[in-house]
Amino acid sequence: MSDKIKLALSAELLPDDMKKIKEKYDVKILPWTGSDYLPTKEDIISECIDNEVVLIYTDPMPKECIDVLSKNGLKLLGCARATPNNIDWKAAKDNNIPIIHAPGRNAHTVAEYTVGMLLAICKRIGFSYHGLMDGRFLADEKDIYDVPERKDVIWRFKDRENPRSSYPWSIDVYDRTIGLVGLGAIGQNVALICKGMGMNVIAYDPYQSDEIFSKLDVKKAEDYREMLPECDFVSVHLNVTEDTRSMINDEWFDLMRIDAYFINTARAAVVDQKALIEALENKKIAFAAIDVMWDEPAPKNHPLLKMDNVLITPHMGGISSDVKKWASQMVTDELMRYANKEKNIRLWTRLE
Ligand SMILES: NC(=O)c1ccc[n+]([C@@H]2O[C@H](COP(=O)([O-])OP(=O)(O)OC[C@H]3O[C@@H](n4cnc5c(N)ncnc54)[C@H](O)[C@@H]3O)[C@@H](O)[C@H]2O)c1
Ligand SMILES: O=C(O)[C@H](O)[C@H](O)COP(=O)(O)O
Repeated sequence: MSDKIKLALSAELLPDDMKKIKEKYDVKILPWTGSDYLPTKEDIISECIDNEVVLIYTDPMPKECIDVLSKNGLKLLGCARATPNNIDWKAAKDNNIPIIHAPGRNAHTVAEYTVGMLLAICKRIGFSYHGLMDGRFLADEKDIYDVPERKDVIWRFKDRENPRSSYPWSIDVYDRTIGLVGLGAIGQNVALICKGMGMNVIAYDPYQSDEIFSKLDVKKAEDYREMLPECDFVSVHLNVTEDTRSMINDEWFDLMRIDAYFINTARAAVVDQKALIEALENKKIAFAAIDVMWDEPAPKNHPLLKMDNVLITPHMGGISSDVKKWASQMVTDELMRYANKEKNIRLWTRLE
């Protein structure tokens, strides 16, 4: 009889990782792996029973299954996602089944995307592209949001064809200040990239250690009220909790500068929808770039989809072809630690 640990698997792993795992585990690939089939509770129980470890991706792991599997050999659950919301965490806790996961598996992916959005709006990339497709070489006035009250700070492009008219043109991020709301896995990666571009980075995250702030050379804002007026850009990287739900409200937009750009690649739930719409309609802030909406997909008549000073994408920030690779490496590391009976296994702690 094999002394390998029995593992039932529906997460897709890299061949090299699989090879490593097979040295320690007797692997059973679940029949629905890589397909769109949503397994029933009966499927899950009958296929996973008698396995010590079950590692899934997005398929469900409800209480009924955990209750039965934990009485039939299950000792560890795993999920190749950052936030395994598909596992009934309470049932796992009640049955003393720890959960391994892939924390921050796409943190740098979302960070790259955030900075991509920042650069897209600063350099007017989308607006200029659409202008060009509409037959204009230089963007028309209506394509670009103007801040009449801040002619002093908004650089304007001289149109050689018509020297008396001028257009607000792109701005540089170099030497400008970004305020990060939340300095967790994604916020830290955004800070790193922004520092590399010569930006000043401030962050508001009362729960983050001083060590992380100093390691990244990020200025710590004790109070968001002090940080917001200083920022050219404000980028949100909060996780959703009871405290952060609708946290970015009227007060925040009132404190931001009228030439400030607001970016949200976190979750729409952390922003008060009405407050953001009003802030953009009433030009309390200059621009918004958002990857996440309150209802997804957003209804076609949503006011934000009709505004010139908004760049919206359909929750794309965390999806890149490389993400599965990072997740595979992370969960493989955890499985090897488990097999080697190491103590430093990173377990999922549900924060929401
Ligand atoms: N757009 C996408 O496709 C995409 C992809 C992945 C993650 N996300 C979202 O990005 C967000 C950030 O993810 P993460 O992995 O960096 O999370 P994280 O948990 O690592 O970081 C969140 C940070 O917010 C801080 N925070 C919590 N409450 C706060 C408060 N009241 N005030 C200030 N700071 C507070 C925490 O201390 C933590 O450092 C999450 O909402 C996540 O769902 C979006
Ligand atoms: O917005 C998000 O959080 C993204 O959809 C993200 O990619 C989900 O991450 P997961 O928990 O699936 O790793």
